[in-house]
Amino acid sequence: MSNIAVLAGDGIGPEVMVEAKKVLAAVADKFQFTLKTQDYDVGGAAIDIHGNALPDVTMKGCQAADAILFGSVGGPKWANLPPTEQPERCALLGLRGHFDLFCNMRPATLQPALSSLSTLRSDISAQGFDVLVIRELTGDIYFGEPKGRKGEGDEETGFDSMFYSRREIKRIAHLAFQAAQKRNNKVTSVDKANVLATSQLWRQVVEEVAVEYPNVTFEHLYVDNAAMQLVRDPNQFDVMLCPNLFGDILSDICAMITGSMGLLPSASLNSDGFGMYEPAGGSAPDIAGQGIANPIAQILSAALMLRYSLNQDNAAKAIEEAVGSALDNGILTADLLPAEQRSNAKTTSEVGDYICAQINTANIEGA
Ligand SMILES: NC(=O)c1ccc[n+]([C@@H]2O[C@H](COP(=O)([O-])OP(=O)(O)OC[C@H]3O[C@@H](n4cnc5c(N)ncnc54)[C@H](O)[C@@H]3O)[C@@H](O)[C@H]2O)c1
Ligand SMILES: CC(C)[C@H](C(=O)O)[C@@H](O)C(=O)O
Ligand SMILES: [Mg+2]
Repeated sequence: MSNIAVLAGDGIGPEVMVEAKKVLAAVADKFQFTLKTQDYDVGGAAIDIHGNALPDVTMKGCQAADAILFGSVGGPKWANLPPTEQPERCALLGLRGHFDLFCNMRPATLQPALSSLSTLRSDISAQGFDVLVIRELTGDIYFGEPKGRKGEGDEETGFDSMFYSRREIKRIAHLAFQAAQKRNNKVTSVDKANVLATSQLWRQVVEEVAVEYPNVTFEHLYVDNAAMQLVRDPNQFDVMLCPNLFGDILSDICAMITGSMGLLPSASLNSDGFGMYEPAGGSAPDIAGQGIANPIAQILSAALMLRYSLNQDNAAKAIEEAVGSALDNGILTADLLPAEQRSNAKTTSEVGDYICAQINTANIEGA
């Protein structure tokens, strides 16, 4: 039996998590395995109850679990707290740092047949899009010290430190090349080596690692060019290897190329294979509480959890196929529809129900 710590968090987090749990129950039933999920408070919701975005009981629950399924944290109510107490820094970065979840994978796929979902022009999106962003997640300017503020008046300064060690770059670069070998054999490494010392080291180390993978096509791009190329010709990419900050930004672009922030899942893994799984998007305060959020990123994150942490690849595939069928058949939340068609949008729970029904009725190998 597998134990999952479920941390739904804030805003749309709890709404989309209900659907992911329904889908997990559907595949567990279909494929005859047992999953025990246990809910824990996290983020702003935990601040309101426990006075802390990452309470001890939540951390202990995560430590005892086989994997963490995470929703999203943060929102205007907690945005003015001291930085170290904010939900994003304390809970999300706290968990990533504590478990050393250095490898963040964000697979963004747009089937040519679904090109109308993309926010790119149809002649560009119709070529399809299939990119795996491999984002280093525990280094860079996110975790570098010192960071803070000092001084007063016009002389007050805010400062962050950007660091990368050779060890950190090497381990993520190897994973990117290995991932490319299982895909389309191309790695694009993203940096800002024309300005940043960290990026100069990044470029040098990635080049050294690339030599060990002679069959993988390899290139460097500066991050500004990478952002431009993604919207100019997204189909040219396979694996995009990114430092923490650039990967954060480029993965949001990838999400929109596939249609919505609400579609992009992620897996964050450490070197022991322990993982936390979460949508790439956030708590979406602008739509929270209305039952209209897209649950697919959360559901696909649960599928990644089944694949990478629970060794249930068939169940993961069944979820991915059911999601594909929802998109194919126009079972779409409002974020995937043009303004004039939003009155036909499905609700969060209608999309979740459709995906569960597809799983229940599918004739699936291994089930
Ligand atoms: N993993 C996380 O917990 C995480 C990730 C990103 C942002 N955040 C936090 O979330 C809060 C809001 O941040 P933001 O507004 O910059 O980014 P966001 O990703 O929450 O929202 C950006 C836009 O995308 C839309 N969107 C996102 N997810 C969606 C979904 N599932 N369905 C439909 N639309 C969706 C939102 O409605 C909004 O218009 C902030 O506090 C931020 O720090 C948390
Ligand atoms: C909320 C924030 C700290 C987080 C990040 O920047 O990593 C988010 O944007 C993400 O993409 O997971
Ligand atoms: Mg982000």
